[in-house]
Amino acid sequence: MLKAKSGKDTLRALGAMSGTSLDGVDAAIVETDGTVITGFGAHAYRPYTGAERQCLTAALGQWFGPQVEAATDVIDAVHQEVLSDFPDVDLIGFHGQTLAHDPRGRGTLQVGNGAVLAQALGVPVVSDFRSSDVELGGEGAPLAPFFHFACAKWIGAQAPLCFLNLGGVGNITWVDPRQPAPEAEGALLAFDTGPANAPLNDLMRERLGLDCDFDGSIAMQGTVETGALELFLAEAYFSKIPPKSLDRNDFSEMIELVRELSDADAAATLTAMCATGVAAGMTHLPAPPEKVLVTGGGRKNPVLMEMLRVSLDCPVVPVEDVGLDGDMLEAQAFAYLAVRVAKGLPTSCPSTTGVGALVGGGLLSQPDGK
Ligand SMILES: Nc1ncnc2c1ncn2[C@@H]1O[C@H](COP(=O)(O)OP(=O)(O)OP(=O)(O)O)[C@@H](O)[C@H]1O
Ligand SMILES: CC(=O)N[C@H]1[C@@H]2OC[C@@H](O2)[C@@H](O)[C@@H]1O[C@H](C)C(=O)O
Repeated sequence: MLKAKSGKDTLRALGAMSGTSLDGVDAAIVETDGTVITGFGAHAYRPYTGAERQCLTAALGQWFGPQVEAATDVIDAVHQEVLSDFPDVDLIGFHGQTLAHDPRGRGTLQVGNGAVLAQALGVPVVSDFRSSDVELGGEGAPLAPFFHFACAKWIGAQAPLCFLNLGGVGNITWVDPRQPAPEAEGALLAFDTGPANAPLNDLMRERLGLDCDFDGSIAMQGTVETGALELFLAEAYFSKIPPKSLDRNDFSEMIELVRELSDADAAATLTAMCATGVAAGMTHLPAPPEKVLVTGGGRKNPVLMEMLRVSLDCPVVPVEDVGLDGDMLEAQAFAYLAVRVAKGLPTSCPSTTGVGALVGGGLLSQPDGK
């Protein structure tokens, strides 16, 4: 059993996430015994350079070969750089970068070498969080729900609520904080809601050379094309019963639905598609949530937030409203999950990934290679 440097049961874990938006690496400290969060600590963000992002983008959708190797080198080098700045760390949770995700087919691939990182930083590292869940028949995603359960306890929630993460892909976790543990029957339901920012970012880059529709300034000037929205909603994914998950580019053909529209109308319509996917997802929840706490970069887009407020039947607020950090929640999740893996606790269950049993997914690498 991994021991904290302090000798206590609580570990100081550092989590790192490179998400589907390919914007950079988030890193954050969480103090936890693997069940209860006792504190949040320092954090950092390192954006990718243009060349690094190009290298990662070129490898998306690939399972092996020189582009995957080049992407792995970028992930390893940038993580070593970012994570070496944190002192007194007991354990690292290294998500790496998802390059391909096909849980019912070829599996799931997160690149980033945990053993190399452990050796370079002299700290035990948990990596490859998703593979064992997929091998046991699960979706391998989303994995943040067990952490969301701990967050719900940490904020003192007394009624079911949702965490909605709007990164490249959207994912929602319905949590009943009255349950004793995340794996308890009725404690969690989680799934990917649909595409979030990825198609909009791709459109902005393709047409305007921008990284994203910053503050929704383009969509704000446009009108939603309802015909395109209806075609999008007719996709079988939205009526599929969860758990279910997506790859970043599963909906990349969405851009075709807005191809003929002006920049503003296309941006408004892609933004509406994200909100509509979430609204469709709400119909699958076991009970209405008290509120939806929004995390991830999409919460900074006022057009998207307004569309969500109009479409959902409950308050929709950024996670900052309850004292959490929406830029760091995913990095914190992998810090928390790393401690669970090190302590032999589960990180997913039937209601979060559809896996048949409880799974504690992740590979623990020691700095001495043992
Ligand atoms: N001010 C803003 N206005 C509009 N959109 C924004 C703003 N800030 C961030 N975003 C969007 O949020 C995205 C980044 O979100 P986030 O960091 O949550 O993604 P991620 O962690 O890569 O994704 P995932 O959760 O899918 O792994 C950006 O690419 C952009 O599309
Ligand atoms: C396969 C994969 O990397 N999935 C990511 C992606 O990004 C958002 C959504 O799709 C979610 O399912 C997941 O990430 C979050 C952190 C999760 O596992 O909870």
